[in-house]
Amino acid sequence: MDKRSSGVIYSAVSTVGDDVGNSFELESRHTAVSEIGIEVVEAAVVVRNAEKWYKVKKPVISGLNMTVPSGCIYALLGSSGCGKTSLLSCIVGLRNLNKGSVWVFGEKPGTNDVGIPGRNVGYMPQETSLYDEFTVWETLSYFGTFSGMTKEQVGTEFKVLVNLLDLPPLIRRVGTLSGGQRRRVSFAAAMIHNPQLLILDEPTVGIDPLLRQQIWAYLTKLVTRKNTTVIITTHYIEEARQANMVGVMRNGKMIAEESPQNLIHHFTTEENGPLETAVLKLCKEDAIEENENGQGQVKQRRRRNSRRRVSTWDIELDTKKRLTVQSQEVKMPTVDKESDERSLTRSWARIKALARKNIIILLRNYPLLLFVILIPSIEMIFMGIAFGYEPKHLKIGVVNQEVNNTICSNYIPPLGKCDLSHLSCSYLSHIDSDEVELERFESEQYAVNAVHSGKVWGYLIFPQNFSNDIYQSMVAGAKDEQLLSSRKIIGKFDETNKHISGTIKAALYSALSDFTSNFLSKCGINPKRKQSSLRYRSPIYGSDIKDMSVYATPSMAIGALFFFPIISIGIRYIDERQSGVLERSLVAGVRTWEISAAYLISEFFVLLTQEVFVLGVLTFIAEIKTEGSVLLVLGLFLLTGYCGVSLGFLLGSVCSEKIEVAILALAAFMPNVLLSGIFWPVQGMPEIVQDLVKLMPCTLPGESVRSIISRGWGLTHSNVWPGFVAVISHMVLYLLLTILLHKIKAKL
Ligand SMILES: Nc1ncnc2c1ncn2[C@@H]1O[C@H](COP(=O)(O)OP(=O)(O)OP(=O)(O)O)[C@@H](O)[C@H]1O
Repeated sequence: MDKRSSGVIYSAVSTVGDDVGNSFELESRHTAVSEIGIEVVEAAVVVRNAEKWYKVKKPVISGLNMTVPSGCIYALLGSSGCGKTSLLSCIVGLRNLNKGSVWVFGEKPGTNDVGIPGRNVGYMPQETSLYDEFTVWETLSYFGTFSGMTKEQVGTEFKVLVNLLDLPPLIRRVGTLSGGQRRRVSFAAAMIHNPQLLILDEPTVGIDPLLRQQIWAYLTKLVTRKNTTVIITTHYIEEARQANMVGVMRNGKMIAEESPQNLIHHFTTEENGPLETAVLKLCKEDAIEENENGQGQVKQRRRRNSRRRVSTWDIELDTKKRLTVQSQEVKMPTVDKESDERSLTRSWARIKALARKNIIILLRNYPLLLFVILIPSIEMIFMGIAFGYEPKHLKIGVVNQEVNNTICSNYIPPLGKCDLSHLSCSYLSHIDSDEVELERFESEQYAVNAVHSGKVWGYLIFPQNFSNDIYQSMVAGAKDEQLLSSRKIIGKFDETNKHISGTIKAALYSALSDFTSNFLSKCGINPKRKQSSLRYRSPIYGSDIKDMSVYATPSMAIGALFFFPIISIGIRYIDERQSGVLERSLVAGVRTWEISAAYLISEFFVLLTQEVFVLGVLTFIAEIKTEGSVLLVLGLFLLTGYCGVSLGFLLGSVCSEKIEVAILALAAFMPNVLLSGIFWPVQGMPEIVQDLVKLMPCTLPGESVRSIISRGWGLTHSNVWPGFVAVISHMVLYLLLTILLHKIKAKL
């Protein structure tokens, strides 16, 4: 008989007519025999008929039963991939079983304030799952906060753990620690709040033998002194001898639950032989059974089940949280309920810790900081400098059949004289050379060749008697049809770029208008007589400047402020998920909405910095004057950023890889930027498309921001408030979808 410090003692008794061999009796302070002769086991964790599968319906856990007596060390053994971690994740409430039941302290995880996930469980995942940017102290107080610990309480516990685990100095960054040191900090983080149930997934990997021994000794003390229940997985089978009970899993099934001594006793020839040999023999035996088929297999299984005293039949708890199967009753002790776990005060404390974590990570991760804060602003600077301005120095050819090109090149318009010679040169001199540059050609063929070779965008041809014809039609008032048509300047353009050809034509018309007024007034004719009957006065909103920057840059800012947070949050969220810290926090009692809320709080500072930068770029670099309320613009920018943050969450929850987030964000970026009226007015689209694009997140906010900046309209204007409503609706929709997705995932 082996007396372990846990106080749980298992001893073998003779078999009860079972050809497999043995039956065992559990004697402990958690095991008793009732008056009617039923064995009563006090169990902290009970799993019955468990089935778990992931995406494909091939179970990784199948028909599994498990009984973990309370106040003991339970070592869960099994080959890699047999489903240990999956089982543990269902016990801590990270995942749900597809079939069967789990009870922890008499409750299903996640129900009735059992504190699991939460304060009553400590979970050390297989990976170290810590934030590299945190110091050792920050790590421990981060996880301590989730359990409602004060800084002083964390400090006291730290003093205990630092000696036991030989923890590195408090101020060391986790990212600079060795693998073994990280594992020790991870271990400490799981134990800092003294949970009733401690779940350790391979805690001793990479830790030296001496420290391993210390850890086992500590666990044994913990179990004895505080009645903690410890479930530990390990691939070092021999160290499981120190456990009170060993559960052996194979292919998703529990094939034995015994004390290590009983396993050794029944599966090895030596009294104190290696546990590894016993486990190996047990697994081989199970494999042989599995290979048998038909009825025989079922019989064998039932025999084995009776040996393990685990039933595979449907079991439900009775009203007193007891479970009776054949000759065994499993009692489930209750633990202190965490009635305040869901209170707003506790939530707020967790949100603050999460938000602080986000800010620390950002501030200590310079490339991330650069990406999140500076890049959007730098890109907006480029936008402000370069985007939306009219094209300049566009080259066109001139074929002048009226005068020699050299004469036109040296032409100086005579001051104040009604000069009727070289009017083609006079017209050309009115063309703004900043907008349109002239290249002279001897013949039309040369000009055509220049267009074909891409040197010029088109050309103008002046007829031979251009000056005389102009004089005849404008001054002398000739009405001859042939004359009227012959006096025309002929223009031919490369129309593949409508913006360029449109700009050139506008410049040529403007020059013609100046030339006509100038010529007529010099020749004593009131220019108004020849002016078009359509007159434009100064604009109601905006200016006469032809640049598109006033139109495009504010809505481009909306696009940038929406898309950068998508990528930044999506990638950061996936990073947290992949590192396992997120799952760890969820086991510590954090809820999904609290993670979202913390991001919304910490991103406030990031978004505000971005917005102030962007507004500065619009005002001082793009020189766009805000006619309306600057606060309203900032408010819309902020909401747009938050909308991007929410979509980032959604993508971070949907995708499993960062590259997927980047691809999806890019896929969403193109239609949003191209169709939301930033580059092309929505009015230019078919009506049905106009209605559809208004549903996109940047369309109505883009219209709003233009209306505030360029027209000075307020929030109550029908062009402004829909932008705010749209952006808030999108944000709420994304957040709700994220929470829904997490709920669905938890059920998988
Ligand atoms: N999230 C998941 N999605 C799909 N399959 C998964 C997922 N997690 C685990 N699996 C699969 O389930 C099976 C059991 O994995 P699990 O991690 O539970 O095994 P394990 O016994 O803990 O292995 P190890 O000892 O190597 O940690 C494996 O085949 C694994 O690939």
